[in-house]
Amino acid sequence: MTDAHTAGPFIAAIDQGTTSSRCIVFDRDGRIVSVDQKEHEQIFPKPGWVEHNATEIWTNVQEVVAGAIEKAGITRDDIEAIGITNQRETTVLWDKNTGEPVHNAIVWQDTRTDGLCKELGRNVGQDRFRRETGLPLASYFAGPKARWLLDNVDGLKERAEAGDILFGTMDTWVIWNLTGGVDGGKHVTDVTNASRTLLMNLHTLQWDDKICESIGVPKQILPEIRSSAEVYGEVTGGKLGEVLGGIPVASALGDQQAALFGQTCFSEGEAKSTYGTGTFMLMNTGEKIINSYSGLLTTVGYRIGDEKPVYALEGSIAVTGSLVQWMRDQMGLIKTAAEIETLALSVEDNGGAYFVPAFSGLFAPYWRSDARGVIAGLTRYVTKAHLARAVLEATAWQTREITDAMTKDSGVELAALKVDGGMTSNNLLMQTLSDVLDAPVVRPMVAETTCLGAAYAAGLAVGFWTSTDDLRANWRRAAEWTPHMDAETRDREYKNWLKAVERTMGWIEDEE
Ligand SMILES: Nc1ncnc2c1ncn2[C@@H]1O[C@H](COP(=O)(O)OP(=O)(O)O)[C@@H](O)[C@H]1O
Ligand SMILES: O=P(O)(O)OC[C@H](O)CO
Repeated sequence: MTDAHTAGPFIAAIDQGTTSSRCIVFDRDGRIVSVDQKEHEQIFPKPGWVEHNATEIWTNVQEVVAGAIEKAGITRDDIEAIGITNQRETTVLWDKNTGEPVHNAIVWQDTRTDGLCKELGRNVGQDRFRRETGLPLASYFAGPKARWLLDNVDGLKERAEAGDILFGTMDTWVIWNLTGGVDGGKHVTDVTNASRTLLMNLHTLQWDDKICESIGVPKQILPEIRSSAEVYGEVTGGKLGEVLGGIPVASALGDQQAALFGQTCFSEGEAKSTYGTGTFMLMNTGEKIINSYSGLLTTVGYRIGDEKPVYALEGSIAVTGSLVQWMRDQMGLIKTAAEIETLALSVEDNGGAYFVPAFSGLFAPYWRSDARGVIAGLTRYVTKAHLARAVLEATAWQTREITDAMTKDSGVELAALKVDGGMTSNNLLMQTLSDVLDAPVVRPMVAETTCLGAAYAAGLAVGFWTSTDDLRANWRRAAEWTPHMDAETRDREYKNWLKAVERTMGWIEDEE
């Protein structure tokens, strides 16, 4: 419900995430007025494969938007714009005449295109992809997922050639549905999402003809690439047409770029790290496209309207919060995610155990799809509480590897790390993070920075906020952790962690 402090008008933001979809309504000070959220099914058809039902996701999106509006006790007249942020890379293809997806969406964690990426590497070469798109050839990205669908769904190539099929990451899917679907929905994406496909040229910010051809994705199925903050259309589609008809859909950013925006990292050298299903650290590099030599990605940070694009370096970690979920759901060692902290605090240290969760291979800085998870250092002494510690430490050490790579590539020493995401409610993890980074870790008052970033971008697009300076003023520190670990312990533990990482490599043989 709104209160005396939260007079309208408001901006709504949809976060279509990996595990759930949520909608948050914000006021002009960037404060949360209401939230609604719904989880969707995680579908694991084979080891390494992860899918989502895009129709279920669209139904959930409509429900949470209507839910958040109802909880806020407001109507469409109180809302100036709606923004979108989304899990990136997850790929859906659908029939533009029926609005039906042709297959489940293939999720960013899915490794089924490993073989295809290796083949492309042999035929076309890794360097060209890195140079033009800023990305290594890896199953993580959307382009190869689209090619897999075209190759594996009966008759799809012919339907695509006939112009009946549309491609989208989840921003595109949600915007197309929001703005009318089969009745004239806008088929668009923003530069940040497009920069995760392996199909967009980072220098021109357009689909790259030669790369699309070598991956085997016809350009006619691709959406138009637009900025992250502009009006793409108005809400007209689905159940939401009745609730929100006419509201401008005014932003789209991949969730990690949205968090960079929501953390107000608007200056070169500012960085944030988001701790959710996976963990993603992004550093604003301004107008510079920095080629990484240390296993980071070069990506678009954001682009406001027709302003110059802002680029970023990114360290992507595939498995962090999902390791906690695995301890809960697959191992049954905890009942809730929060319990991992209580369990870990029941012992002094990791008892000599190190857990490298290479469930989808290893992302940054290694990009090794042949790696698989390892628990190293096991003895009879180790209990489930030690493993709980090792699980939390895995997130901290993986972050340390990324910050080392960021410093090498950008020359910027980390003064402090701004954090957000579901895992940041874990105090032990935040303290461990500060210890292993040997730097302060800072959490803002509004930890929902992903939605906040999308709301900020939408608000800028419609003049609700006038400049990024307005937004900076909204950022407030809620908590800070400072390092307590001595250098000797830190160095010894880091060495052990790196030894455990080595043991994950080469598990999957080429022919598997
Ligand atoms: N107290 C906690 N300690 C450790 N991990 C947690 C805690 N609370 C939530 N998580 C993890 O955080 C993740 C959810 O965070 P969230 O930011 O909502 O993720 P996403 O946006 O990726 O869906 C889950 O993977 C969950 O296991
Ligand atoms: O939905 P999240 O928060 O797990 O984010 C997923 C990332 O966008 C994957 O690149």
